[in-house]
Amino acid sequence: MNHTATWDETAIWSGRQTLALGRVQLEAGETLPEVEVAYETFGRLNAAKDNAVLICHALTGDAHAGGPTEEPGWWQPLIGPGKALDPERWYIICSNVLGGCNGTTGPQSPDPAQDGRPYGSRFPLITIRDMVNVQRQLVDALCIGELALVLGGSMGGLQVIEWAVSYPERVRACIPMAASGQLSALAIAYNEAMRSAIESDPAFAGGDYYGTAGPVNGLALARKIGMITYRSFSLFQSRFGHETSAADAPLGHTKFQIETYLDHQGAKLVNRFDANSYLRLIRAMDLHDIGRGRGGVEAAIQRIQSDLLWVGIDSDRLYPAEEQRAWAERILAQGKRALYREIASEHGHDAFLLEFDQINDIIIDFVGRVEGNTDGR
Ligand SMILES: CC(=O)SCCNC(=O)CCNC(=O)[C@H](O)C(C)(C)COP(=O)(O)OP(=O)(O)OC[C@H]1O[C@@H](n2cnc3c(N)ncnc32)[C@H](O)[C@@H]1OP(=O)(O)O
Ligand SMILES: N[C@@H](CCO)C(=O)O
Repeated sequence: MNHTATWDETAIWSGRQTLALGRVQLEAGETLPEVEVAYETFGRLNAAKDNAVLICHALTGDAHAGGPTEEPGWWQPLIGPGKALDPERWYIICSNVLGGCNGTTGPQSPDPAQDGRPYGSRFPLITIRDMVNVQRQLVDALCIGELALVLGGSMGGLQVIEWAVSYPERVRACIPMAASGQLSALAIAYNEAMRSAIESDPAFAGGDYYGTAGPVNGLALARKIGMITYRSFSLFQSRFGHETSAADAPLGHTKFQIETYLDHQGAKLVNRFDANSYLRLIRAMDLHDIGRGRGGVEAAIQRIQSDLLWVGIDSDRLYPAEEQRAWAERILAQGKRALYREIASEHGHDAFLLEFDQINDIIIDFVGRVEGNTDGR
């Protein structure tokens, strides 16, 4: 899909920027000596510096949420005049996460301690808190004190709630979507299956595969597993049902449409993502727990100062709607300003990347409530 600009994006889009942060201390104890963060911005920071919005991306996303490029950004339809993320009003920032493979320091990056060879297996364990710490340093460098809004889905949503707890005085409003405050056993289980798929590929070579094709089969299999969790029963059923690629093929050569679809999705990811990054990011998700080191989840929730809107998806099998509602209620029960909204969709978990009309309306409504100083309940 190509993207045709319908407004003058170029004038207010930063393009890909990179900021050198230097040494970054990680939650698990190690340090990364030379961290760089890749980011893109839309709009202008106003004189009061109170119009900054931070978008946090999901597992295989990147800093390109939108922009006047041939390849559309992953939240392109939400960004534009009159849209929820209107660059004429907001200064919108999106950065690639720590550990990623799209510009920010990750396992593919040169390791200064190894003559600039890629980190590979030596890239340290990172957490969602580390990702948020790097974003906070970027926000500092952009001279922003308080963020008007922090939002994102899935792994992006984990970052959003971590922001609200780690830096409560710096978040005015936040919207975690299809996320959690502590990763569920089911989500860890799928991550474990994906991890096994990558690590059991002989081409993984313990993570030191750069210079070779790498664990393409393992990464493709991991994506297939992931895709099954990102979509719903009814979507798969209505799109693929029991259809095969060739109706007259002998039974022993049957290939179902859902099988070729998963093959395609696996192959597509291998072309744009690094297996080591995939492993580091899913481990960071597993370890996500806003209560760690803070006296538990309830004590962590007590730290939140922002208005919060938790968004669930009715067909999400990975972060089920009942879990999403429960997180909103748990935060509300601590006396916080928390709302819950649900996206109605056949798309499953990935609806936060697809149901743009609903997401647009949900954001606009929430921002209006926050600005109207309603109590948000
Ligand atoms: C390429 C990039 O850089 S993407 C931008 C960065 N990535 C992100 O931000 C990650 C978030 N994005 C995503 O996860 C995805 O892009 C989503 C969820 C938004 C959309 O997923 P998609 O894969 O585009 O949608 P969908 O499930 O409809 O699959 C369509 C693809 O399956 C193919 N397909 C559909 N049915 C079949 C089938 N039976 N057999 C084989 N292939 C099939 C289509 O031809 C299409 O292929 P294409 O993507 O090469 O054009
Ligand atoms: N499908 C999205 C969401 C996964 O949680 C991605 O690949 O990033």
